[in-house]
Amino acid sequence: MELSRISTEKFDDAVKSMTDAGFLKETVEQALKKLIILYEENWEHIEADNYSTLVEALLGHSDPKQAGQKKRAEKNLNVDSDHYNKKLKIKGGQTPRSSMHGSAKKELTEEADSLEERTTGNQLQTSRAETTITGENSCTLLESQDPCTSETPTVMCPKVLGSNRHNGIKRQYHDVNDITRGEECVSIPIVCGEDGVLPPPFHYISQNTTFQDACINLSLARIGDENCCSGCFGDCLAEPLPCACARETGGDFAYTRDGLLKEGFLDACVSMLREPLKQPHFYCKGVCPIEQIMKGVSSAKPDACKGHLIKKFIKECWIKCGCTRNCGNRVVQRGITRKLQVFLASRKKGWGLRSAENLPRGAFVCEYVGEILTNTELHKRNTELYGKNNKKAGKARHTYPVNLDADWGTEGVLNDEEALCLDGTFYGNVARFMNHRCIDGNIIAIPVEVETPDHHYYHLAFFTTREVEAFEELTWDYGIDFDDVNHPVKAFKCHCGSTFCRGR
Ligand SMILES: C[S@@+](CC[C@H](N)C(=O)[O-])C[C@H]1O[C@@H](n2cnc3c(N)ncnc32)[C@H](O)[C@@H]1O
Repeated sequence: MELSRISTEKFDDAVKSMTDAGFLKETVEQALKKLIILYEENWEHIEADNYSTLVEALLGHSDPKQAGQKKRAEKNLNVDSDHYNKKLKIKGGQTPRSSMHGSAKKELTEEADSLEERTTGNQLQTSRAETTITGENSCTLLESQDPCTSETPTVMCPKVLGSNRHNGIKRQYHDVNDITRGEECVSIPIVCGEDGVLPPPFHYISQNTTFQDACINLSLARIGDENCCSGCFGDCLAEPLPCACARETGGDFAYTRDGLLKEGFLDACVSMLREPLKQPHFYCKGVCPIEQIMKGVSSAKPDACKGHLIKKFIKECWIKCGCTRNCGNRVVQRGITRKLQVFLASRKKGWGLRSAENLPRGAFVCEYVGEILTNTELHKRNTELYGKNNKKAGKARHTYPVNLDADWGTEGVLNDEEALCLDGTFYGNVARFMNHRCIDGNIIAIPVEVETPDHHYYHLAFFTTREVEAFEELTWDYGIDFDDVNHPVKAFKCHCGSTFCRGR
């Protein structure tokens, strides 16, 4: 295996850390090579949380001859050895089954195929699902459960919890039965492959949280009568006339009584996405915050604003409104309700998101949740972590931050703390797993105003653009310019497979 200079250095560092902890050099090197292939030399995954993925891979080693080194390393690393020996846990005390049926089997077979694809030759020896989905080293389905109808997640994986000690503090991450660890109203399982490798750790949050300087004024006093429907009662969608909150969407509600986006509203949003040049844009009156941060600390004059697409907003009713929490004009704020799963989408793209149930057109899936940063903070984060002078330069990020720029133009000149973006890299929800697809993704991001009447801050909500079949990957267009060589984060090579692909 040919490694770059940086990778070789990192390889040696990792081997040293693990051998210091008591693992055999040969075993470490072997496991590390597998991870390098699996993560396509993306060291951010491998180094995360003190090499936790590598430690897991090493402790999961089943060769009895390794028992000595495993014990030694557990002692040195101070990890909870019980965890690593945990058997597959099935709700209700049923024993794991090795057989599968229906679409789930097909899906896992396809997944094993994609894993096999990523591990050819003498690399990771992953076998096809039919032959290897057995016992505790496999994803297993309960006998009577149909993945499309079951109320509880049906796909279980061998590692019930990943855990490690970081700076002496025991931290658990990634419950494969529920990556949200109870933060959402639904459980969202991780469907991992036979190798049991989990996504790198991050903090799961279900609500956006401010990183540091972002200024978001959530006071009730700022919501005037014209910005809410305080006179309403019950369900606004049941009333003969749209309430004040519908003003934002052209005097009509964006949602149907079934909680889906109305056809007309969705059609308009989709055509804006697919034909952006035909849509109206606004241009920052003063300095464009994006152009400003691109110049960084240099004294060079920022380029002229390249324009921001004027997007359609949804305004949901909220706590100052007179309607109830069940009002039909409150969809995004109620959170995730669909049966989502995090899964290995493909060798090139990494982890992805899908639904274990069919989704109708216009269904809310989840919102993009992350840290709220000012653009300057994001720029600093990008250049410090991925900039040209950093070892990680040129490496793709695992997540893709989003600019909340849907309405910057209406505010005149924006202060830095008002030009905001969301970053799900360290704190985020399942949206951070949704991969990009150029133009024709089955998901669209729509700005949703909930608790603030101005649009500096809003929720970015994901809805289906069409009917989506169970287990289809959910994808959206990140809106990235693959040709922008000046951007601090190097764009990834796109493997979306769309005929409109602009990043191959
Ligand atoms: C928001 S994350 C999506 C989750 C990611 N796949 C993971 O494993 O954590 C974005 C990253 O996924 C990868 N990615 C997303 N869409 C892709 C695509 N169409 N082609 C190749 N890589 C993609 C890139 O590495 C990108 O930086």
